[in-house]
Amino acid sequence: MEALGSAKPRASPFPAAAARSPLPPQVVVPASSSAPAPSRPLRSGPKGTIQALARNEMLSVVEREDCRSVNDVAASQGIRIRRHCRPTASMEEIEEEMGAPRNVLERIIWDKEIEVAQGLVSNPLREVTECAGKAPPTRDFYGALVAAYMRNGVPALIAEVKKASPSRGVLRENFDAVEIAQAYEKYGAACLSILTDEKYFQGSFENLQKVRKAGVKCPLLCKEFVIDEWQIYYARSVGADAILLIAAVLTDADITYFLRICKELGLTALVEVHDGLEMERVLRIDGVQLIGINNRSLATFIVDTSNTKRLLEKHGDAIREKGILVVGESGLFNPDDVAYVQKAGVSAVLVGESLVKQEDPGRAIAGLFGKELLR
Ligand SMILES: O=P(O)(O)OC[C@@H](O)[C@@H](O)c1c[nH]c2ccccc12
Repeated sequence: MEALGSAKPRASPFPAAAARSPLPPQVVVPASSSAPAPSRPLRSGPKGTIQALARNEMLSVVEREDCRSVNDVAASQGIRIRRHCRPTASMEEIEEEMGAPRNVLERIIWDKEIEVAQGLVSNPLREVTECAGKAPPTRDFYGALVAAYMRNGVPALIAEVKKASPSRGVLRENFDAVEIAQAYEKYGAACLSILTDEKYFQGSFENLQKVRKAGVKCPLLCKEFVIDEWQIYYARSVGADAILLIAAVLTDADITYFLRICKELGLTALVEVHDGLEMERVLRIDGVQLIGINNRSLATFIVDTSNTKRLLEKHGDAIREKGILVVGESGLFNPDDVAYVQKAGVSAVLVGESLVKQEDPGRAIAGLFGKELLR
């Protein structure tokens, strides 16, 4: 399938959350609205002032009120990441209003809001959904993990194509996504994870598409910070078979809604949690098949593999009862690490750094597991 168009971004539409706003339809921003939100703070004034505001300013008021309720709902679920909902403002303007982001994850999400809005302009949702609908069928990500686990008796490998990260910097200078993906496949990876975030991980959707087009057969996870349905359709349109949903940034309603879209598209969702609260939230949501436990906090970057053990000790029974498969994510470097998370109850592992940093990332797989994997 050909790449989607890449017209220069004009002004951005509002995020999908606003389109699903509970506000009455007459105040939802029409698609034709292209006026950027004003940078100064909200005006306060006598009753009726709002009627006197220019239309775009009024819409901006609506946008921010709506955003406040979005952030309130998130906070009530224990989510600490806020949205700015001002995709046309500059980061300085956003920080002037909201203060600096509280941590790296929040900064990534704030950038992502702007990026998604620009993506929606260059590749409108209708075109992207059409493209996603016409894409060749998905490969069975979940099934590939189960089969590999049975075949090898060690957790199935989701090998990550990862050039850099905010915590580790550039992991590999000479980076060829297709070459790495082919090497991973050759040496027994069950599935691949392709980082698509450009700004913080130096990844791209283009890498995902290139790997798919190069004939790699492993199912592909689009490793993205999903905050909007557009990203899911876009991922599918370039060949993704699975997508990451991060509980630390998504409300229960968002996860439920995105799972529905995934189901429609035949995509597997890997729902990522880092702590007990996120795990409890995710276990209450119907239709989750795959939970990833991230040993790295995306807020502080602290890596602790005992996180997987702790969460599975507490929630293992509920997880097994629901037939959910668990992926141990991040900070795994050697056979002891793999054995440790396997004993804790994971059926698959997601590994980037320890493979991608080695001269030959394919051969590094045998080093990680202490044996060669069967394909
Ligand atoms: O490179 P590591 O430590 O092996 O980690 C891989 C993967 O788990 C990590 O890249 C990751 C897990 N969840 C994420 C969410 C966004 C970005 C990256 C990630």
